[in-house]
Amino acid sequence: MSISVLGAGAFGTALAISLAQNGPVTLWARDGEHARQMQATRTNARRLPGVDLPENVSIDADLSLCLAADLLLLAMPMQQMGDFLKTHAEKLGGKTLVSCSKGIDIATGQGPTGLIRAHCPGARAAVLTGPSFAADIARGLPTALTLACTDHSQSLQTALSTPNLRLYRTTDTTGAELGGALKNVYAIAAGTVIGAGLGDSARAALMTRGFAEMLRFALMLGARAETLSGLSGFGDLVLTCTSSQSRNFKLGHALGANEPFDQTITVEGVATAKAVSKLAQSRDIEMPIAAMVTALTEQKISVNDAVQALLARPLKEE
Ligand SMILES: NC(=O)C1=CN([C@@H]2O[C@H](COP(=O)(O)OP(=O)(O)OC[C@H]3O[C@@H](n4cnc5c(N)ncnc54)[C@H](OP(=O)(O)O)[C@@H]3O)[C@@H](O)[C@H]2O)C=CC1
Ligand SMILES: O=C(CO)COP(=O)(O)O
Repeated sequence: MSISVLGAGAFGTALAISLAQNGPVTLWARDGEHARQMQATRTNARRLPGVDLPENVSIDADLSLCLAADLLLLAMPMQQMGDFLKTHAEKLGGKTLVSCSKGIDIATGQGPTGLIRAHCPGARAAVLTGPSFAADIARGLPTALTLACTDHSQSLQTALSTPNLRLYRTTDTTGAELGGALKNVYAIAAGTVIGAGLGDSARAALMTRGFAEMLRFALMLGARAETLSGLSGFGDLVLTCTSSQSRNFKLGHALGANEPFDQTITVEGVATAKAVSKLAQSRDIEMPIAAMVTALTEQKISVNDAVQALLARPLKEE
């Protein structure tokens, strides 16, 4: 099965490196100069410095060549995916499209599979998600992910598993994509708690109540509870809320510590918090932590006021 990875960011590059253990992989960079640099240096200095690109990875800026592959991995920021699918809908029609992005599209309230269905109804949609930092995958460290596809495809699972990248499959695409999207919102909150010096106990409380929000929201949207308890939900929540490698955690930490943060860094949880809060409000789903993350990132509330507001909520059953 020929594979192209569309998006030469940290994650797309890491996946291409891992999949190159199975056979040739093409990595598409939208920027010709970036592609030339990677071809010349055999490394992605812009997005994943310090890791060599194996021979089996070829880099191309010509999208039409890359689209000839059987299997296309979408590895771009979530808020860019809708436009990408719309622009190239005709060529993506009969393909298997595996979204590797984590988030909810703010314009439509859809996750990746909803966008694929809307723009490329003839394509087969899958989701690859779970606890994994690009740098870990690229270095060949052991990683386990969830592969979600409604048709339960074992051949897809085999094609995307490598000796150190172990995939578990599910048909619950809704649960898998919502787990990956929502955990970023709570990683921002966890980072804020630690940055503000509120302690590990407060972080544990926040992660647990955040998980309750994730479950409540995802079940209302048709997900299965066991998916949220798996790698793509609980697993990724644990990773991103406890690691300073996470960009979402780092943004939260900067907010909590009142320090500057580089706005060019991809932090999916900011847009997703907004999208989730809007959806939760329209469906009457209680998501107080997500609402606070939205207000914090929009600078509508101070960290101290957000914490006080959460602590002052009426006492309730767990
Ligand atoms: N990094 C990680 O550890 C992980 C990331 N993910 C997910 O992967 C997705 C991508 O993140 P990541 O790779 O880290 O992000 P990066 O910030 O490293 O890179 C983003 C990449 O997307 C490209 N890009 C931006 N806009 C478009 C567009 N319109 N069309 C095509 N390509 C575009 C950028 O190109 P350019 O360089 O030209 O700007 C860049 O190469 C996110 O949803 C993230 O949550 C999932 C698991 C782990
Ligand atoms: O999704 C990730 C780990 O599973 C990467 O997290 P960040 O986007 O917060 O760096």
